Amino acid sequence: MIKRAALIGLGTMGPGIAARLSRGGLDVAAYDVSDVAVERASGMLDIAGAILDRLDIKAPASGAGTVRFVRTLAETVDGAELVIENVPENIDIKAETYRAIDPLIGSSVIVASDTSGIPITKLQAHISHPERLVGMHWSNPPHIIPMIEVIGGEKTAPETVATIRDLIRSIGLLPVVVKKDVPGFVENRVLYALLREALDLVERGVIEPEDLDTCVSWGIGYKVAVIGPMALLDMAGLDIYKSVSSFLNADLSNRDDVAPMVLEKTGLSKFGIKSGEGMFSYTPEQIKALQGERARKLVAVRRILEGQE
Ligand SMILES: NC(=O)C1=CN([C@@H]2O[C@H](COP(=O)(O)OP(=O)(O)OC[C@H]3O[C@@H](n4cnc5c(N)ncnc54)[C@H](O)[C@@H]3O)[C@@H](O)[C@H]2O)C=CC1
Ligand SMILES: Cc1ncc(C(=O)O)c(C(=O)O)c1O
Repeated sequence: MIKRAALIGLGTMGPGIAARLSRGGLDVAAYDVSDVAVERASGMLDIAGAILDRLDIKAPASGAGTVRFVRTLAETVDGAELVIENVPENIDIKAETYRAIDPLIGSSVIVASDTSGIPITKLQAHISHPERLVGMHWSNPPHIIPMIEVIGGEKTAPETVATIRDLIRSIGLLPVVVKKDVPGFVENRVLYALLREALDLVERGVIEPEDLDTCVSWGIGYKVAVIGPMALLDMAGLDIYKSVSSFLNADLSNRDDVAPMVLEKTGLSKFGIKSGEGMFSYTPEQIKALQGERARKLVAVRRILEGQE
């Protein structure tokens, strides 16, 4: 079983991934090109650790599991059996990272990408042992959401997929193996179908952004956490779905470009919480309060869904 992991990229996802892996007993060497990101990540570890405590996720009795921040790629991958690439969602940056680690790692080391949806087959063109490259797609916030997608590309060895699936399971998380390397895999195909329609409804003035969130969170979201889409079809009745989808599907958004509202906001550097403004505006105090409140609620819901409370 894998015991030593290297984590490259400590932005939004990195600190939570490091915290969760180390709580699972892995020794993690963590690296980022940005000193600011390393500083922030080191502060986030304690916060993530406190949330893992509230989730009652215990470290192994042996006391194994550490996070060590290191300053070079060579130190990061030294002795690692698994390298998790968690750099920005840009194929050139990811390819450059694979080229940089290639001479530093042995042929038995697994390289897992946390890409949100770049096909693994495309990434495999940039590494010399493609059979050892696999998608390991965490969901944000990664120390709280237990599901991780595992995706093999055309050249990924079945044993590589099995090793990552077993590792995820062994540390108490929920692997879902995606059988075809489609863009966006499964989670983001479903999420982006929802987001495309949601943005379209707001852009067309059908609903205010706040009301859209109330509708989805308290209508669909709350329900789907308990009853997945396939089970929901059976609950509603396939006859109902047949009738509604026969007229509704043709009216749903099918735009194949980025929504104008998103282009406009990103053009003004309005990225959301990370810049203080996006769909909504946030003061630093509100961001802190929101993050705490969301973590508390996600922990409470997860404990209920797991039957712990
Ligand atoms: N943000 C999200 O909700 C999710 C993101 N992902 C995926 O995870 C990956 C990382 O995403 P985020 O954490 O959101 O990105 P981010 O942009 O917040 O962080 C990326 C980090 O990588 C660092 N970096 C850039 N080039 C580097 C290099 N050559 N070597 C080492 N570090 C480097 C940056 O300094 C930055 O700290 C992406 O592929 C993304 O699509 C997956 C699940 C959810
Ligand atoms: C907007 C958005 N995009 C991608 C992802 C991802 O899973 O890669 C997420 C997420 O919540 O994890 C997301 O919210």
